[in-house]
Amino acid sequence: MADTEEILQELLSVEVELQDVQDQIKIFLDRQEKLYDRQSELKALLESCEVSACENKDATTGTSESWSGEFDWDSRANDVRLNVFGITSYRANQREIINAIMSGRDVLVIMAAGGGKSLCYQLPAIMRDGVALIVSPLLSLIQDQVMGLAALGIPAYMLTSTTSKDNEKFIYKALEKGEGELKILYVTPEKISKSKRFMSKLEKCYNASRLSLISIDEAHCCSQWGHDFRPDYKNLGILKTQFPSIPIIALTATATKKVQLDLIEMLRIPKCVKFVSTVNRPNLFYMVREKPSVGKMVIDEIAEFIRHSYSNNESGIVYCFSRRECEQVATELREKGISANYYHADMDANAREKVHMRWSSGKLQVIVGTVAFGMGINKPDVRFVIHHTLSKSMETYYQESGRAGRDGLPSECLLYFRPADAQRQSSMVFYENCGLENLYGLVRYCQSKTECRRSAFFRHFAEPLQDCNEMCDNCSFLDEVKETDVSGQAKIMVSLLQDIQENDQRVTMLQLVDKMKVKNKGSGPELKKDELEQLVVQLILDRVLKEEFQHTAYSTNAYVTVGPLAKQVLQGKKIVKIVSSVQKNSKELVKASKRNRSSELELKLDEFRKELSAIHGGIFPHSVLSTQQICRLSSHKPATMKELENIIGKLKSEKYGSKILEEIKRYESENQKLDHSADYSPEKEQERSHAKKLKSAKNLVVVESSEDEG
Ligand SMILES: Nc1ncnc2c1ncn2[C@@H]1O[C@H](COP(=O)(O)OP(=O)(O)OP(=O)(O)O)[C@@H](O)[C@H]1O
Ligand SMILES: [Mg+2]
Repeated sequence: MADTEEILQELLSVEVELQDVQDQIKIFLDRQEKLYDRQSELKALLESCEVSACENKDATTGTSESWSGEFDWDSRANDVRLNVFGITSYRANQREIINAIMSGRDVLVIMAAGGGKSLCYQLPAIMRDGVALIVSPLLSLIQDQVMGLAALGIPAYMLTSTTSKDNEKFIYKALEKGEGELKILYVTPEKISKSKRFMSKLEKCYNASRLSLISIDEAHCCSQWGHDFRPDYKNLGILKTQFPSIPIIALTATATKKVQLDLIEMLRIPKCVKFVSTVNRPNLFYMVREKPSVGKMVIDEIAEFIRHSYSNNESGIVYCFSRRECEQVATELREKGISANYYHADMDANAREKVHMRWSSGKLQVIVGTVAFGMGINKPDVRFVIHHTLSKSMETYYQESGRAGRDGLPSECLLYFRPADAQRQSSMVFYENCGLENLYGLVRYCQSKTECRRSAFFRHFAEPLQDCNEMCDNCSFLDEVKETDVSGQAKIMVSLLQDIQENDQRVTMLQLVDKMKVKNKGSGPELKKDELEQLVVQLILDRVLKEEFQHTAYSTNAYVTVGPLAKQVLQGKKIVKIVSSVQKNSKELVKASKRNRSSELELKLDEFRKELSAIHGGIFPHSVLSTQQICRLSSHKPATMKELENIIGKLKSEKYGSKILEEIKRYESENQKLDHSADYSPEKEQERSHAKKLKSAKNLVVVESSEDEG
């Protein structure tokens, strides 16, 4: 008997020890996993450093692969750039890409949203003899581009399901016989893969040496590894096979290394010249706000932000989690006097298109959309993107927020975060490959009160760090940050959860927080509800807790359970801290906003471009004059046609020049009258000097943004 007792005793202690070893193995495995992650991040970083060092070397040694030197077409290209497109200088890599294409090479371009990819193929398309074929995935994108080019007097057409019979005839004739003026032809990928007739006309065009170049826009759609995969893009490899001597330019805003390799293989362009630009969007100001738990307060804040910072009807987007939420937020914003409407996949295509058009032409200020409001957005002057709920990953947040400021002017990206939203998202993404991991990446970004938001993007995309220039909340507001050791509360939380699980029960995050509030009463410093929510999320990120999901007929519920590293907290081996900051309220947020208000002349020119767009019909205001051109006009105030041409080019000067000069002259003389007016009052003087100050601040911004174009 005694022997059995001894054996039992030892068995028990061995089991306890085994459990301990297993716990330690878990800890080591976790550490190993983190180290593997970091290892691959560092390897990717090293690779990109080596590639850019190599590219720099090429560029400076002037080898045959240097695209920044002098070329025969330089002065013609400069002429088309300024006088047709009205663009005063190139942005990073544009000139080099144009030179490579003009030299007949295949090119792969990875350039952030709004980097100016269109110019890279439109300019060579105008300069090279023959017709350029552009493949683009969406009808709305194609329509925007064709409209914009038509406004510049460039013979551009599209061949899609909406093309009239007459236009189709004209296009086929131009391809087959070289009759009529056709310089740029846009098609969707389906035309290449499904229309034999079109391909045979294209063949004839090629045989007569009248095909100038082929451009594949939004090329990431070729790869299954990228987002927005389009099966018809897979067949585009046929273009190189059938037209081997024509240069192909493939362009996309984001492509991981894997997607890049995939593109090169699928499009059969192994010898292409690759241009990879930074993911950095220096003109975007990133910020995260704690989202009040009362829905109405969030809307109050958003409305206040828009009213104060964007009182001149500047365009914006508000992204919401669900269709119902879109409708609700749009209605509530309207009740607060903001011109807003919703956009989601449940609406019929006509209603959606109508909202989109009203917004693109500046008649509607804010679109409240789900992620369905995506790739087709071509509006360059979106000044703010607000996330009412966080996105599902760093990558999607980068893309969605990146729809702001495509014209390079200062714009803001504001994300409202609260832990309960993270749980709403997690029950949507947990079944996706790496869905939870990707979501937690963005949750970390949101929870951080100290790390530069830009650095988080650089790390995510494995790119060397760059200066933020105080263009994010954590780098510029310097909120007061307070760290609190909450290891005690974490321990209570874990054991509370263990008790619940032992009783075969489950809790959601909110139920857990409620239980904690009761349990924690009177025992040490009390945490507020939102601090407790923050603690739960942090413990999930640290794998002390984990999320589990249960399906019902109508939804998926997310529960919180004990995670692999819970023991560490129970045994006091892990210190848990939460960071809180004394956040500025919305009024201070508005004041801290980096954006400069538009000057009076800018507002007048903005009105003027809207009027012209309405008169001409079929042209968006930004195609008449870009916001950047308006800024330059208002800071330089040209008085003669020659001066005007130097800013917006000959073509636009011929079209709108006299009216623009008239507008500027009228403004100048009104201003002079004001300056000399007899009814001088201190208030007016203050108003004017305020306007002047803002104007000079804006000039500064123009200089900054033209630097990045250099
Ligand atoms: N060198 C330049 N200087 C000033 N503005 C420019 C320049 N190049 C392009 N732009 C303007 O920048 C805006 C964005 O350009 P574009 O549409 O080509 O971007 P993109 O790289 O294709 O972006 P996306 O990935 O979102 O499609 C347009 O309004 C365009 O006129
Ligand atoms: Mg584009």
